[in-house]
Amino acid sequence: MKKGVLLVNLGTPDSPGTGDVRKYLREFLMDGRVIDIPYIPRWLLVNLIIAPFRGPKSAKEYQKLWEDRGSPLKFYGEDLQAAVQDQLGSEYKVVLAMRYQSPSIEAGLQELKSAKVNSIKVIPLFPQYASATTGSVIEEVMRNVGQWQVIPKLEIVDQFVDNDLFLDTFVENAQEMMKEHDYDHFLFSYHGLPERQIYKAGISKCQLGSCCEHYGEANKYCYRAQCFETTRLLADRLGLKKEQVTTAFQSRLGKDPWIQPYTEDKLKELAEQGHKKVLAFSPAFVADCLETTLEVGETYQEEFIEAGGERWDLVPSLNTEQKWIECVTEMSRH
Ligand SMILES: C=CC1=C(C)c2cc3[nH]c(cc4nc(cc5[nH]c(cc1n2)c(C)c5CCC(=O)O)C(CCC(=O)O)=C4C)c(C)c3C=C
Ligand SMILES: [Fe+2]
Ligand SMILES: [Fe+2]
Repeated sequence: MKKGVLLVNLGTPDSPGTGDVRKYLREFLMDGRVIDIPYIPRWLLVNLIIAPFRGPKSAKEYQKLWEDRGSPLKFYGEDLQAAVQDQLGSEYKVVLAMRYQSPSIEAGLQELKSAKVNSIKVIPLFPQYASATTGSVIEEVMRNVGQWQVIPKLEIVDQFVDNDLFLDTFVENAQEMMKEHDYDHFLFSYHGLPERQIYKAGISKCQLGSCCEHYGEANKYCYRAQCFETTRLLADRLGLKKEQVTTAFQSRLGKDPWIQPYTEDKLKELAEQGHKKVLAFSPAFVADCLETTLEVGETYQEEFIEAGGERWDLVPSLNTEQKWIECVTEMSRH
């Protein structure tokens, strides 16, 4: 019997047309782990405000991002799946799924079932655990396999912030950039989360302050602490000094407070302090997507230059780097 591997990323629209983008936003944002408010207000917010108004704006962004092969988040996922399958050989069946849109987790699990696997390793492709991402993937996997007559043995990789191969891939990509330019500051920008999602996780009474700079068993699943830990591990490997490094959070949606500091504030502060050349990292994502290429790579670059900076570069994402393929291959073995 084969061993199954289910790689899962967030998801992306089927096309960059407004209709498909709205459909994607509706499915994504109606997930109660993503917008964690009661169903009726969530439905009204998503269907009457976000999808109609944000849909066309997001579609324009997706049109800029789109390549011949489609959305990078998806085609890099497909390339990763093929490479990991190749590494693991016929003893394993490796499948890619997306939490939202296609290919669905349900279809991915059916593919594994048809291949008669007797165990499944689930790898949500999010380095840090958050209920909105990894938690949602796990819930959807359990909802599906829970209906099977024979429930396979399941193993879940719930975070991999301290995985050496994951860290080393980012380090090598950064070192390539650092050979070319003498950066005077290093900004690590992570996807943000509403503050209440950290409090709701109830982890060691997180105060959303300096507590998150210490990482250990007690706050292992605090998303904010995992982000600070990712920065620390990458900065140590790159030999950066504490004062050269900033951790910040991007992509706030709505009026509720999200975890701070916000990247937009920090980049202006850096420019005001006289920093001229910033190297930006996006280590909450393992492939190019809207949040890396456009938000960090373009929007923040423009804002930094406008604020007086001279150079802002983004460390390339992991995409199909050989070390990253090795990393996922190692995580897949069971
Ligand atoms: C309440 C809203 C959101 C939460 C919470 C959230 C958490 C979260 N998301 C990612 C990863 C990705 N998000 C992406 C896009 C994206 N995220 C939100 C909202 C929330 N995310 C929106 C509205 C969008 C779409 C952006 C737009 O339409 O302008 C993506 C990119 C997908 C792509 O196709 O490129 C990723 C990846 C994480 C890791 C996370 C929590 C930690
Ligand atoms: Fe998001
Ligand atoms: Fe904390």
